[in-house]
Amino acid sequence: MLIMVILQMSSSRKVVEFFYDVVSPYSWLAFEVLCRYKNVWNIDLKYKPAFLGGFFFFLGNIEPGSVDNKQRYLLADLKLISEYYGVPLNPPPVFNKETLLEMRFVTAIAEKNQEENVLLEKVSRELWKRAWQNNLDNTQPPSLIEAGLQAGLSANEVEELLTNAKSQPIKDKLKSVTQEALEKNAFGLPFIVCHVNGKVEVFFGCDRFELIAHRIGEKWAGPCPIKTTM
Ligand SMILES: N[C@@H](CCC(=O)N[C@@H](CS)C(=O)NCC(=O)O)C(=O)O
Repeated sequence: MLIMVILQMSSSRKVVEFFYDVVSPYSWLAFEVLCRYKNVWNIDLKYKPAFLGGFFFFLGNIEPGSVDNKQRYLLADLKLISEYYGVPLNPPPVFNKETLLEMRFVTAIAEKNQEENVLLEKVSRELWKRAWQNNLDNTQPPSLIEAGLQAGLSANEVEELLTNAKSQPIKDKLKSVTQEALEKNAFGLPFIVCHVNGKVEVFFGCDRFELIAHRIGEKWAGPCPIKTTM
């Protein structure tokens, strides 16, 4: 009987794909909300590390931080949402950072642990914390090593992941996930793709959860449905 119930629950699970780049603070806010909801909603959450710089390159889009008015708006908006979502942010003075190696590193972790998200979550969160709370560098290998160790990886594991991050299959994987998002009409991150009854619905931003909940037939109980420690 219990097995039947579990089987029914898993078969009715909605797949939710979360495309993100750790350069994006809005992705971090969405990530923390999804981490809180992944066991509250009946969803199968799939992490999709992508490269935001690739979006700007392919679409000819201007980076948000390079328009003064937008930068001022984003700073005020991020302060408000981070308070509301309970994710403390301390934005760095300069927004635009190169995250290609960083996102290849994250992709290498995602590829190595395809069934197990815990490590991917820990390292992603650590990279966001470094950049968006502590204003630390994430562009150089020593910074990635520090982040990996802090997230609980051993020195050997971090070295191996860093080597993998520079390999062609990982470069290709990051490119293909970025391409996949672009093909689904993404223009920025976070980008959330919900598979509902054979249909695909896409959402841009960390501020779309009320609509997402409505679409997947789940209840939105605000950004903090359960007490969590980050
Ligand atoms: N309103 C969205 C804003 C998200 C956002 O501005 N994301 C940035 C990256 S941090 C982006 O991809 N911007 C592209 C664009 O605005 O075209 C939210 O609340 O999450």
